[in-house]
Amino acid sequence: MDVDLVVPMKHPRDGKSRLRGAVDPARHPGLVLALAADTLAAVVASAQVRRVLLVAADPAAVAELGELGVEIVAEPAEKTLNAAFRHGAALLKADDPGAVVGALQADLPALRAVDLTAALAEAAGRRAFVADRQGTGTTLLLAAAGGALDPRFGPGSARLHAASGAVPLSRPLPTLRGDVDTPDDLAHVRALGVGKHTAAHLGEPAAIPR
Ligand SMILES: Nc1nc2c(ncn2[C@@H]2O[C@H](COP(=O)(O)OP(=O)(O)OP(=O)(O)O)[C@@H](O)[C@H]2O)c(=O)[nH]1
Ligand SMILES: C=C(OP(=O)(O)O)C(=O)O
Repeated sequence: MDVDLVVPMKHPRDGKSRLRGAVDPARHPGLVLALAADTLAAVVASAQVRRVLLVAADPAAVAELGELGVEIVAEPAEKTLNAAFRHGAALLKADDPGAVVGALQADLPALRAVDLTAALAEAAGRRAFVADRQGTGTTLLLAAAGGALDPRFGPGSARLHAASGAVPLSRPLPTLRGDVDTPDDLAHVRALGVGKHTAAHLGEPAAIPR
């Protein structure tokens, strides 16, 4: 099953405020971009991912991510996370009404294509989601083929996605559950092994060969 993914991003200067202090403040936007670059590199390396649409608060500020093979569009007038996801999903479905659309967070620097592939296999065409490692947030929401995404991201989104009928995926998927909101999360993904962009930013060897 091929999937078209929507990935949202604030301006890197504004995003990941809970992570502030993990690196020197002047290097915070670079870290946010590096986390996204490693996420997107894994996504475009996944054979089942057909298109990746980055919905950005400021497309110019994330333009360098286009080099990874993703499309970048501006967020809509309603500047919220779920509006960004809905906007991206609508653009993708306008091109292919039968598409399987997914919503993915941009802060998964340890992501490996094998976990994304395993999630798609377990979802098997159903509307489904992957909770973060704490079990409260959501890292990936998949629509059913041709179905609505109906994103309910934000605090407690795992519970909200389950309540809206999405199937919680139960495979381990460690690299897909490792979102980075806090310095503790950053330590966790460093132990899992991050991609080359985050590794370079942190001054350590990359664990993922791409
Ligand atoms: N385009 C767009 N992206 C958003 C918006 N809100 C959040 N995002 C992105 O969605 C992803 C998940 O959001 P969070 O994990 O809460 O990240 P965040 O809001 O940057 O982090 P905090 O400031 O620590 O809450 C991040 O990649 C954000 O940049 C929004 O209003 N518009
Ligand atoms: C917006 C969310 O992300 P986070 O928990 O990373 O803030 C979410 O999980 O729905």
